[in-house]
Amino acid sequence: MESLTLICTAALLCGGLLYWFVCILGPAEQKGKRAVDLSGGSISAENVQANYDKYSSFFRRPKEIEKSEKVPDFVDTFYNLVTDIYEWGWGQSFHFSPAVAGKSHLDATRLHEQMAVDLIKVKPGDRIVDVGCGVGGPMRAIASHSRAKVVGITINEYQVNRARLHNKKAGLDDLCDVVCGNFLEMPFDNDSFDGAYSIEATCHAPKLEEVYAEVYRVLKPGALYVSYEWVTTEKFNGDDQEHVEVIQGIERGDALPGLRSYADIAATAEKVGFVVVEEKDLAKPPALPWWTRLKMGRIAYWRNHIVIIVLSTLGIAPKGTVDVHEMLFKTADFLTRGGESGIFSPMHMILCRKPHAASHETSS
Ligand SMILES: C=C(CC[C@@H](C)[C@H]1CC[C@H]2C3=CC[C@H]4[C@H](C)[C@@H](O)CC[C@]4(C)[C@H]3CC[C@]12C)C(C)C
Ligand SMILES: C[S@@+](CC[C@H](N)C(=O)[O-])C[C@H]1O[C@@H](n2cnc3c(N)ncnc32)[C@H](O)[C@@H]1O
Repeated sequence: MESLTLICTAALLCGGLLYWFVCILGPAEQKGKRAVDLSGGSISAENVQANYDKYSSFFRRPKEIEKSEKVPDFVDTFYNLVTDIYEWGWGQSFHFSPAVAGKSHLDATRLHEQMAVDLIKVKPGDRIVDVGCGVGGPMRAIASHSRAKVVGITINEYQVNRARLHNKKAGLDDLCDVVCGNFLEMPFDNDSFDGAYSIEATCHAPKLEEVYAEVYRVLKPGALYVSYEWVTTEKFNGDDQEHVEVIQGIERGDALPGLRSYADIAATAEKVGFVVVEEKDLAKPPALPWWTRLKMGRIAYWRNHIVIIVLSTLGIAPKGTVDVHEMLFKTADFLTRGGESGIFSPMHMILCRKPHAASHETSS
C-alpha cells in the first residue's frame, strides 16, 4: 500500500513538474507554430547541419562576408535556419519595439508597426511596399490599420510561403501580396508605389546606398519612405574591446554584413536623392527599453533549448537545430548588452521623401 502511495505521489509530482515546465513557464509565443513543426525552412532536414556550419564559417573567415555579392545568399540561408524558431519563440513580427507601460508585447509591437505607416501618410487603396517583409506580421497589421495594399518582398522563399499562408488565414490576402526577390534589384516598375517602409531589414544590405536607391526608384515622386535601422549609436567606441565584442556578437547571430553607424543613415538617404523629413532614435528615453522582452524570456529559452535537444535526439527536429538555437541564445545576450549599454539601437527611424522633380527641396 505504502509503495502504491509513493508511486502515485511521484507520478503526480512528475506530471505537475511537466505541466509547470511546458505550460506555466510560458508556451512558445505563437500558437501558429509548434515545436514539433520546427524545420530548416526550404533546406531539407538532412542538410540543416551542413548549412548551419556553412553559415558560421562566414564569420570564421571574415573576408567571406565582405564579398557583397555573396550576402543575399548567406542571408537566405540564415532565414531558412531561423524562421521557424523565430515564429515559434517570438511571433510573426521579426523586430523589436519599445515596451509600453500597461500594454502586452503584442500591443507594443502593433503600435510600433502602425507608427511606420502613419508616418508615410498613406490613404486606403494606396499601394505600398514592405522592403524585407519576413513572414508578414507587420504587413498584416499595417494593411488592417491603413487599408492600403501592401506588397512585401523577401529574399527567402520559405518566408514567402509562410506569409501567404498567414495572409490567407487572416482574411487579408486581398490587401497583402508577397513576392520572392532581392531588395537590391526589386522586380517592380519605376515610380509605381505610393509609399514604402522597411522594418529592421535593410541592415542585411551590404551597402545601404543600394537598397535606398532601389526604394527611391520604385516610389512615385512625392511619396514617403520610412525605415527602422539597426545602428551603432554615438555611445559606441571602436577602441573599447567590450563594445566591439557585443557588436560582433550581434553581427554573427543576425546575419549582418557589418553594422553601420547612426551617423551614416541620413547622408546615405540624401546621396540617393531623398529629402530627409525626420530622423529619430525611437529607442531613446522616454521610450521604455526594447530589450526587456528579450531579457525576461531567458527561462523560456532554456526550456526551449531542452525541448529542441529532445526533439532533435528523437529525430523530429532536424539535426543542426540545436546549434542554431544555441546561436540565437547567445545572440539574445549580445542584443541585451547592446541595448543596456546604449551602444546599439534596432530602431533608428528615418523618414524621407522622394522629391517631385530633381528639385532643390531641402531637409528639415
Ligand atoms: C531584425 C532581426 C531579428 C530581430 C529579432 C526578431 C530576433 C533577434 C534575436 C532573436 C531571438 C533570440 C533568442 C531566441 C530564443 C533563444 C528562442 O528560444 C526563441 C526565439 C528567440 C527569442 C529569437 C526570436 C527572434 C529574435 C528576438 C535581425 C535578424 C536583423
Ligand atoms: C529581421 S527580418 C524583418 C522582417 C519584417 N520586416 C518584420 O519586421 O517582421 C528581415 C527581412 O529582410 C529580408 N531580407 C534581407 N535581405 C534581403 C534582400 N537582399 N532582399 C530581400 N529581402 C531581404 C529577410 O528575408 C527578412 O524577411
